Amino acid sequence: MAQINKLGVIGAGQMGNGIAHVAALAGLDVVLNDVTSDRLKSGMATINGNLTRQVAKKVISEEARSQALGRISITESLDGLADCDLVIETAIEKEDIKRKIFHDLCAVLKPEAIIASNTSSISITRLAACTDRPERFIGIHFMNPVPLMELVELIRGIATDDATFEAAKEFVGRLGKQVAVSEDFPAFIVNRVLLPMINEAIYTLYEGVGNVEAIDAAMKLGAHHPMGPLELADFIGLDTCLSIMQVLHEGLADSKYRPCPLLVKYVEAGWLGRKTQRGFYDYRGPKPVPTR
Ligand SMILES: CC(=O)CC(=O)SCCNC(=O)CCNC(=O)[C@H](O)C(C)(C)COP(=O)(O)OP(=O)(O)OC[C@H]1O[C@@H](n2cnc3c(N)ncnc32)[C@H](O)[C@@H]1OP(=O)(O)O
Ligand SMILES: NC(=O)C1=CN([C@@H]2O[C@H](COP(=O)(O)OP(=O)(O)OC[C@H]3O[C@@H](n4cnc5c(N)ncnc54)[C@H](OP(=O)(O)O)[C@@H]3O)[C@@H](O)[C@H]2O)C=CC1
Repeated sequence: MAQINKLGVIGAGQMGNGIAHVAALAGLDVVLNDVTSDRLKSGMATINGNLTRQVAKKVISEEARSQALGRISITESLDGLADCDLVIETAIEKEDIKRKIFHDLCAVLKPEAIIASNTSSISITRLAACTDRPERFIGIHFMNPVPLMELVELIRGIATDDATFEAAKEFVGRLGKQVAVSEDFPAFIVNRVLLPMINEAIYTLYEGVGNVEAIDAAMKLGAHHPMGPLELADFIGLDTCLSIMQVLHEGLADSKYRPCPLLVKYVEAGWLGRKTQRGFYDYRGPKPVPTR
C-alpha cells in the first residue's frame, strides 16, 4: 500500500481549510487549491487563526503551529497538484462543478494517485465514473468543524479497490480520526439522519410552530444537542443543506425528503448562514440575532 505523504486539497472553504489544517498538523505536505487568490488568502488566514487558538488553549505548541503552516503551500492552478499522492476535492456541493474539477484534475495528476471527494451526499460511484481511475476513487467525508470532530465517513464506489480503501483508512487514522464505513447511497449515514432533522426544524419554523430561538433552545435544552438545528444549518451553510436535501429527494424519490420552501427562499436570497453573515441568524452585529 502506497503511503500518502503529499496531500492536495481542492477548495479553500471551511472544509478545505479544516482538512489542510489537520493534515499539516499530522506532518503531511499539503497543497491547497482554489479558484481565486482571495479565497486562498482567507483560507490560510482561517487556518492560522484556528492554529493560534489551539496554541492559546495549549492543545498544540507554537512550534507545531509554525511547522504546520510551513507545510501548506497554495496554488490557483490544478497543475500545482500534479505530484500529490492523494487529492481531496472540497468544492461546493454541486455535481456539475465537481465533475468538471475531476475532469481537469485527471489530465494533470500522476496516474497512481488517489482521488477523493468530501461530498456530503453525491454518489461516489457516479463521481468516480467521470474520472480515469474509478478504482482509485473514494469518498472521504469529514465533519465540520474538521479540527474538532472525531468522525470521518469512508464511502467506496462500486469500483473502489481494496488498496485505495486501506490507504484512505490509514490516512484518516494518521489524522487521529475515527472511521465509519458507509455504503454509497444518497447522503451516506450522518447526513441521511441529520439533514431530515434540520429540514424538519425549518418546516417547524415555516409552519409557525416556533420561532428561531424557541426551536434552537428546545433542541439544545430538550435533547442536549450542542447546537440548535437552525444554528447548525447556518454553520453547515444553507446552500449545502439544500443541496443535500435535493440529492436525498431525487436519489430516494420519497416526498419525505422535500426541501422546505423556506430553506429554498433563504438560499435564493443569498442568506447562506455564517459564511455570508446572514441565515436564520444575522451575524453582522456583536451577537447573532434571529432573522425570524
Ligand atoms: C454537513 C455534513 O456533510 C456533515 C457535517 O459536518 S454535519 C455537522 C457536524 N457538526 C456538528 O454537529 C457540530 C455541532 N456542534 C458542536 O459539536 C460544538 O458546538 C462545537 C464542537 C462546534 C463547538 O463546541 P463549543 O464548546 O460549543 O464551542 P466553543 O466554546 O465556541 O468552541 C470550543 C472550541 O472549539 C474550537 N472551535 C470552535 N469552532 C471551531 C472551528 N470552526 N474550527 C476550529 N476550531 C473551532 C475552538 O478551539 C474553541 O475554543 P475557544 O473557546 O478558545 O474559542
Ligand atoms: N459545510 C459542512 O458542514 C460540510 C460540507 N461538506 C462538503 O464539503 C464541500 C465543501 O463545503 P464547504 O467547505 O462547507 O463549502 P464552502 O462554500 O465553505 O467552500 C467551498 C469552496 O470551494 C471553492 N470552489 C468553488 N468552485 C471551485 C473550483 N472549481 N475549484 C476549486 N475551488 C472551488 C469555493 O470558492 P467560491 O466561494 O469562490 O465559489 C469555496 O472557497 C461540499 O461538497 C460540502 O457538501 C462536507 C462535510 C461538512
